[in-house]
Amino acid sequence: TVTEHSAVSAQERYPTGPRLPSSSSDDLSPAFRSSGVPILDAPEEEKVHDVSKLDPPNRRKNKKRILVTGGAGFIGSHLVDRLMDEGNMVIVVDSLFTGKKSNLERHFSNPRFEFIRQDVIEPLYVEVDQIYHLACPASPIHYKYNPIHTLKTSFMGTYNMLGLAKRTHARFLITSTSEVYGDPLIHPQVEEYWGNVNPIGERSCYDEGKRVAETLCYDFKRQNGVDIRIARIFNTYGPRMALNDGRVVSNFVGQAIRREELTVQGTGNQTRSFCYVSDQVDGLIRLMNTEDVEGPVNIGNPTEFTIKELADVVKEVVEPRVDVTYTPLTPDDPKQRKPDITKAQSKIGWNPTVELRDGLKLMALDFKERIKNGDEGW
Ligand SMILES: O=c1ccn([C@@H]2O[C@H](COP(=O)(O)OP(=O)(O)O[C@H]3OC[C@@H](O)[C@H](O)[C@H]3O)[C@@H](O)[C@H]2O)c(=O)[nH]1
Repeated sequence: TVTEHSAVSAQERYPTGPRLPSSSSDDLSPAFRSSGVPILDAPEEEKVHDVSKLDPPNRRKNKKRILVTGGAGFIGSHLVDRLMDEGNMVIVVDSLFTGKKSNLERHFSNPRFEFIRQDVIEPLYVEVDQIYHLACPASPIHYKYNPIHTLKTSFMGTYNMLGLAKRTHARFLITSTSEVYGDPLIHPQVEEYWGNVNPIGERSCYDEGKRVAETLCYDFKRQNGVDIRIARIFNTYGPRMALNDGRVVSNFVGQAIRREELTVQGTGNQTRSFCYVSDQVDGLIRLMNTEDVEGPVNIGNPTEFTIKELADVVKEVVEPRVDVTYTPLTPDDPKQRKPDITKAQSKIGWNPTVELRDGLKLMALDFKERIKNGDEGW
């Protein structure tokens, strides 16, 4: 029963809340007194309609609704495989500019999977718990093809997806890039390094686009409290890279299988560090699901190779009977690149595990099959 005493203390507790009957409990109808229904409304703060405090309908316990932008692409589709295997509901948004529906073929009949063909420069209205924002052309030949669209993708695409994260209270992870370090003046690259980027060059649409995307993430975090994660991805390779992708590993592996010359650009003394795609995806998932990670995190394999050395490894693993030819270097090509992964190791417990030779063998199997089947582009 409700006593005068409890009514007074509740009134004090909720001074701006609903008015309570000022009379004693004797004034309440007998029906109310015996019903046990509390006479207090919920306190004001609990009345606010905050979806993040509710259990959404249509959802399996402990499984998440996850949006992957760029999910039909190379890294995106491997990420989708992992998230689907874990039993989550996955929505992929992809414009198919560089992604391929065939990368997701195995999931199309699964009721937990949904594909939306849409460019992220258009707003999107879905309800999700996590957003992996990968959508953006990543190969230099693709991002330079329509640089204005690349910039729109990085700015407007990230803006739209951060707006979605803000509305739905979803955690948001963006795949940024080692290219934010530009042609780096410190080596290996640590996350604290601000980079050496040409703001008006041919690569700037990607480098500066990703830099402003990182800025947007931090402004949504500071201004709106959006829970963000930034992965700075270093060169990644593996099965499902497009055969016409134009990046060095896919070019060399495709050329070796077709017995064409391997096209080394410049002197071949520039360096890169190559991360196998399953390691990369593992790093992204760990970063997304670790609490309280402050600032960007490098995800890449720190074993560094010159491009000439890479050509030698591809010859050894895929096809020794090919030659190397030298072609001109593209403008602003970074001279050296290697991630410092101390932060990934200590904050998210991540370490790459796949050696270049092993990864190349797996990639060559996939490329051989696709070349045999004539599956070279879309
Ligand atoms: O056929 C080729 C292609 C490329 N290269 C050289 O190989 C190096 C790597 O070039 P890639 O095109 O593979 O990739 P880049 O390292 O220049 O850029 C990449 O950086 C990291 C990611 O964010 C992106 O995937 C991409 O922008 C460059 O020095 C390039 O000149 C060749 O020698 N031959």
